[in-house]
Amino acid sequence: MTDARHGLTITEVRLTPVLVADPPLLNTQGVHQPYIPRLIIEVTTEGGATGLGETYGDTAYLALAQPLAGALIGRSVTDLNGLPELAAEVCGDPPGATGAGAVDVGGLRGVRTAGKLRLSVLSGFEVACLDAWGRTTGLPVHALLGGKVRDRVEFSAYLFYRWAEHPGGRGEPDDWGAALDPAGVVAQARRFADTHGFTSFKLKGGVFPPDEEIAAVRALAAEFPGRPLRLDPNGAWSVPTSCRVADELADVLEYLEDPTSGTAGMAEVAAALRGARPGASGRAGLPLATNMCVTTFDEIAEAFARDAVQIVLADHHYWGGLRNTRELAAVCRTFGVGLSMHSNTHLGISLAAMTQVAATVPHLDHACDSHYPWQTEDVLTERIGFSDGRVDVSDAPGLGITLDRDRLAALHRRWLADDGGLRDRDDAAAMRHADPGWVTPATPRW
Ligand SMILES: O=C([O-])C(=O)C[C@H](O)[C@@H](O)C(=O)[O-]
Ligand SMILES: [Mg+2]
Repeated sequence: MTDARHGLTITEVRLTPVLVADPPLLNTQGVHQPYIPRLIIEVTTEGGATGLGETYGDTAYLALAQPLAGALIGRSVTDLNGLPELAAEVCGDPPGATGAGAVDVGGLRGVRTAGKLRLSVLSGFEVACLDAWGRTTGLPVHALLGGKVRDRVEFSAYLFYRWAEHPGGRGEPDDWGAALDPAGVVAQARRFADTHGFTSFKLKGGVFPPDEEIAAVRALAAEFPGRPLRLDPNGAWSVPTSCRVADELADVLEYLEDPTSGTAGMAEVAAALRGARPGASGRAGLPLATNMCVTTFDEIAEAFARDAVQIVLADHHYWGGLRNTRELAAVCRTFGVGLSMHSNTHLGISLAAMTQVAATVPHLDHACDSHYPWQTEDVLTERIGFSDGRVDVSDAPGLGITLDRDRLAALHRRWLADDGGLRDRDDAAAMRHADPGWVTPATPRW
């Protein structure tokens, strides 16, 4: 559908892959690369508005984004319900998609299927279209989604075990120092709390044997009594280990995130946790959250029927956009499942999009995750700030952000200069710079 009457017809789509500095953050698969690929999408309309979107920038995503960009010319930015069909038509099957049960090596985001890759790409276009539509009409994106129900969105501090620097001095230096034990984790949390006002804390686990991570969470609980805490080992533990950690930390955790891999294992852990608390209803035990076993609409039925997860971490990138995130929220609400938000390395465009959609979801009962405080580089003229751990919901047209073309060009030049070694995020390959024999650990790791 074109929309010439309102100047909403798309006349140009620009794709700019970039490499963004990322600190040496550890997870169960390895360590973050010194630079991580992202794709910046600009959609320009006949009326002269340019909307911004952002998504994964790895080569498999770029391969899908190119045909989709071409196919959007001449369509309206309002034609969002047609995007999935268009993507299916023009994108074909992406390279690198794998079947059920496969795990995405870079992002720890569950299965990597052709459909999910397409959704991850089209979400960036959807956001850019909404931004252009909002800029044209003078409305914020949240208004196009039905309106905000809150003025500020709460985020949690995303704590990582980390090294002081990347192996071999690669990447951009920072002054965080290493965090490899409970004291380091607490110091990191304290700095996040003092700088951004965060009052809830998530520790990325699956890095050290569970007892060390239990000690780190206990240290956080001692430093921040009564504050919501989460631990996420990205499916690294067996069912018995998951149950043991849950029992040891049940009094201080808000939720336990993806302790074990797969819906069946999560269901076993959830059932055991309910059983461990006599008289507890399905929701009364320590809740389990996921961004790994419920990552597509197809995965919902089994997980909810088995009561495998009590909280889903939405991510508009791989769920297919802001409107699909709201659909996911509605399904969760229907089944009494809670909602929170997952994050991967991202820039300000995605943070703005996350904030806009989060503002419209009534039952977002938990602070959202965001990697953004770790990102020292951005493509915006002004960084988005956190105060009291919250981001103000912009009421300016579209996403309420401005692209810094010089910054974008500089980060794109870095991508162009790369020999290909960093264009696909691979945390295990990054780890091999420190430990040449490293391979992605099999799960369960403990
Ligand atoms: O499980 C999660 O929360 C994530 O997948 C978030 C990130 O991918 C995180 O694990 C990372 O970047 O190392
Ligand atoms: Mg997670």
